[in-house]
Amino acid sequence: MYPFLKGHGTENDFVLLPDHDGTVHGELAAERVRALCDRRAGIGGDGVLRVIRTAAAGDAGRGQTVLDGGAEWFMDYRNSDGSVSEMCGNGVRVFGRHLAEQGLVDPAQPVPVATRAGLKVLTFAGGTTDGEITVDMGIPKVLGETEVAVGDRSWTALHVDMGNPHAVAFVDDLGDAGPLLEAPTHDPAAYPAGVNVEFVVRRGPQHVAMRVHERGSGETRSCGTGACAVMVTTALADGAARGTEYRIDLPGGTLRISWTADDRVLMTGPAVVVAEGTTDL
Ligand SMILES: N[C@@H](CCC[C@H](N)C(=O)O)C(=O)O
Repeated sequence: MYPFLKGHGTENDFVLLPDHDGTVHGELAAERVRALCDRRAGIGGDGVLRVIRTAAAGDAGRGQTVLDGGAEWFMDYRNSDGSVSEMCGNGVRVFGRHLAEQGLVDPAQPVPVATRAGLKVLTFAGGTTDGEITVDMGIPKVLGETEVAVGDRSWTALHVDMGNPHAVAFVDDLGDAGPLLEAPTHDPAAYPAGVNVEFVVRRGPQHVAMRVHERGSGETRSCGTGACAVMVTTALADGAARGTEYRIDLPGGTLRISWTADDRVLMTGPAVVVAEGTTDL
């Protein structure tokens, strides 16, 4: 038996696995991740967040204690199909919430978290464990136009890298992409390791709504990195001044995102831990 917790950020849900010194799960097999994320036979989740000290994370932590100025904790994120991703925007807020609730970090101070996409710094509203969390998601890379398709419908999309890959397509209606039971088709040359695809409609000034099909997890109720990619795409389309805040509605809730004058994307939203226990999965 080993400990787990369950949490979500705007209903993008995760199984958290405390493994502070890397002695509980070893390499963390893909089969175990799939079993934990199974919504009928397991705990259920869009992904797994292993909570491990950067010093214990080996190559996965990429020596970020040295490179990034001392993040004690590494977010080892896995998609529900067992695949590894570089980054999870909702996950990193849930990860920070857990660390704060357990007294492992001080929410009155900025909290650095190492990820495969580099260091992310979390700020807790009011300096307390229970408010919204803002994440400095770093500098987006805008990599040009591409195309995505579902069945016989296709859309021009913008390739935005938020540490992980995204294709953002404006659609007339969020229903246009259909039930999204299969991954949208995409250009494998642009996305050799797969892609997260966002479908977006406008709701008002600085206000959009989106759906997402996530690489490795299927359609989810929210994607933090995806919402950031959507914000960047919309701000570019609007010619918005840096610092303008956008409201991004997702099926599971709302995120507030801005793109600063020094080119960094800041994402603010909720995160909760809802259960904890032990499992032998
Ligand atoms: N839901 C996440 C993104 C998780 C990783 C993604 N599926 C990928 O493979 O890149 C988020 O909130 O950012």
